[in-house]
Amino acid sequence: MTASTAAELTTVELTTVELFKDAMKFSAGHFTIFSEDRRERMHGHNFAVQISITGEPDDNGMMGDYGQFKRIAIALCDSLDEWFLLPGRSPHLTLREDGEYVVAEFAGRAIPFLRSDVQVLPVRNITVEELARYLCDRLIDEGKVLAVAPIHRLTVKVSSGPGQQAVAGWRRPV
Ligand SMILES: Nc1nc2c(c(=O)[nH]1)N=C([C@H](O)[C@H](O)COP(=O)(O)OP(=O)(O)OP(=O)(O)O)CN2
Repeated sequence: MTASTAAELTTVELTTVELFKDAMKFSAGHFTIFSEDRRERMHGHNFAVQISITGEPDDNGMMGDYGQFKRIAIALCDSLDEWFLLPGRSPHLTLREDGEYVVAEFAGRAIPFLRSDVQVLPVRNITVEELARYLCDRLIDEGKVLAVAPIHRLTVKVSSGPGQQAVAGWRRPV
C-alpha cells in the first residue's frame, strides 16, 4: 500500500466492551454426539457465557449503557437455564413428538423425554461451538443488541467448564 492511499484511508477507532458477569451462565443437560452411532451419556454442565461488543464510542464516550447489554445477555442465559437441550438439526439424531413426550431416535434406539423437560435448539449438536453460534445469532436476530448501539462486531464465548470454550462472532456487513 502506498503512503498516499494509507493517508486517504479513514481510520476508525474501535473499542470493545467485554461482559462476563457471574449471572451470564446456565445449567443444562445434554449429550454430545460424536458419530452416527457414538454419543456420550446424558450429563450436565454449568455453561458460562461471555460477550464482547466492538464499536465506536459516541461523543459521550459510550457504546450505549452496558447495563442494557448485560440484561439482554442474562435474560438469554436464563432462557436456557435448567433445561435438557437437544439438537434439532443433528445429522445423526431424529426427534418426534409423542403426546407429552419428545422421542429422540439415535443409532436405532428410542430415547423418550418429557416435553416439559427439554428445549430443542436449531443446532447440529449441543456443543460449545454450536451454543456459541446459537447465542450469537439470537443476540443479533432478536435485534435488542443492535437497538442499544450501532456496533461493528459481536463475539460470544461459551464455556462448558474451566479451560474449554468456543467463540462465535458477527460483524456488521460492510
Ligand atoms: N469440540 C467439542 N468437543 C467436545 C465438546 C464440545 O462441546 N465441543 N463437549 C464434550 C462434552 O460436553 C463433554 O462432556 C465434556 O467433557 P469434559 O471435557 O470432561 O468436561 P469437564 O468439564 O468434565 O472437563 P474435565 O477436563 O474433565 O475437567 C466433549 N467434547
